[in-house]
Amino acid sequence: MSALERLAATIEARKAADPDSSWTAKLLAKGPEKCAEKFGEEAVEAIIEAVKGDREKLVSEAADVIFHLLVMLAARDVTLQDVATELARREGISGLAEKAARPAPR
Ligand SMILES: N=c1c2ncn([C@@H]3O[C@H](COP(=O)(O)OP(=O)(O)OP(=O)(O)O)[C@@H](O)[C@H]3O)c2ncn1[C@@H]1O[C@H](COP(=O)(O)O)[C@@H](O)[C@H]1O
Repeated sequence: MSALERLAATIEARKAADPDSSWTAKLLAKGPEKCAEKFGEEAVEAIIEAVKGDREKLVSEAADVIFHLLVMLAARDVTLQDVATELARREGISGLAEKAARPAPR
């Protein structure tokens, strides 16, 4: 099992945990909207570090983003496997070709 899969399993298990015992359980107890808001905050923090160019801080903020992304997904019962399946479906499809094949905007 990868670190990402272990983290996703821990987050899933926190759905049943006491909010006083865990940050993840506390965030999940606040509902999907709050989880989404927190993800947005963490994404902005990562953007700031990416613009500044501090590699170490960017790695740390990126870890926060991935953790909070998984919490946001769990809050809506979307699994890491669901996302992996979608990524696998896209494998080999060029982003440029996919974009060109989209219907023209009306
Ligand atoms: N990867 C993480 C992880 N990354 C970040 N965080 C927490 O996310 C919280 C938010 O970070 P911030 O720096 O934004 O905190 P803050 O600004 O004080 O938050 P607010 O002001 O918004 O309240 C902090 O409490 C961090 O410790 C994490 N908490 C947990 N995990 C993983 O989840 C597992 C389960 O954790 P618990 O649910 O706490 O048992 C852990 O063993 C880790 O593997």
